[in-house]
Amino acid sequence: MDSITGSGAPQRQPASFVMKCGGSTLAALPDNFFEDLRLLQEQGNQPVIVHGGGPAISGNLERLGIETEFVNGLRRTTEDVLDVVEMVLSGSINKQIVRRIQAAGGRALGLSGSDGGLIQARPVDNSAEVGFVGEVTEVRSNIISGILDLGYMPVIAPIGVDESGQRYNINADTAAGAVASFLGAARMIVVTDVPGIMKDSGSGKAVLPAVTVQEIDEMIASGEIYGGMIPKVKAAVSCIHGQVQEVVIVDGSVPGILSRVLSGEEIGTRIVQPK
Ligand SMILES: Nc1ncnc2c1ncn2[C@@H]1O[C@H](COP(=O)(O)OP(=O)(O)O)[C@@H](O)[C@H]1O
Ligand SMILES: CC(=O)N[C@@H](CCC(=O)OP(=O)(O)O)C(=O)O
Repeated sequence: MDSITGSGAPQRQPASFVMKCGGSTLAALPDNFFEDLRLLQEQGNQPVIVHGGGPAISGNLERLGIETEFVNGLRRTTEDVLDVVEMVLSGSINKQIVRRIQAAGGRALGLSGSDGGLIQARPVDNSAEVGFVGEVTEVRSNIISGILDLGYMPVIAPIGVDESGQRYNINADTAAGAVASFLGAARMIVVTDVPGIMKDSGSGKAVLPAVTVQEIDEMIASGEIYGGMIPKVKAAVSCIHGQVQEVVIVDGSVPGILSRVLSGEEIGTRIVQPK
């Protein structure tokens, strides 16, 4: 992606990238994170944001006295749970992110995957167990391109719809990976609450600078990758093909993290296309 200018200094080309922001880190993201996004937008980059909000959904369900549980990382989603998921993701969280980008001087437009039929979905294979949880069948990327052409960064809540109008709760990592694939973005940056994929090397846990698909499979099998990291690596593996060249998992609290990733700095964990 980098090119060399006549002065010898590496010059980064503006790029489109998908940034997934997890619920684990959203509330803690500093103002400088959103200022960095604004700067990237000003420089001609085209960020596309897909967000989660798992902890806020759980908090609201608890307040309403609605039981919630996860089956292999997916929230069991009844019609009552779906109401809360949609309210929290497409309502409060989506608008909070848009407001924070705007407060930093950026241009953002929030929408849910059900708006314009942006994220088309069907029930996951184990829907008898998990209810209204969806997998993505198509992302209408022309809607995203249209918003980018207007000069705004799309901020997308991971709700899907099918042809009959049924809504689905979609894991945010899965939704972000599908958006990156259908859009043909060069990169997906997964912003979370840990500095990358960690592995115990004997002398303590350290961040792996890069992992292969095979290492990911081994780490899932051994239990070294567990919980919320599983949908991230699975989404990464399924979207790194074609134009999506790498997925980078990083900690959102590190100052200037997005610019640093885009400038090629070795930070976080990179998952790259198999050779
Ligand atoms: N090998 C690993 N390295 C780092 N974090 C891991 C690993 N395996 C599991 N995790 C867990 O994954 C979590 C991130 O997933 P999650 O809490 O779902 O975040 P988000 O809300 O950003 O999607 C980390 O906080 C950590 O507890
Ligand atoms: C099906 C499913 O589990 N959907 C997730 C959607 C939100 C999400 O994925 O948020 P994070 O990125 O913060 O985990 C949920 O209901 O919590």
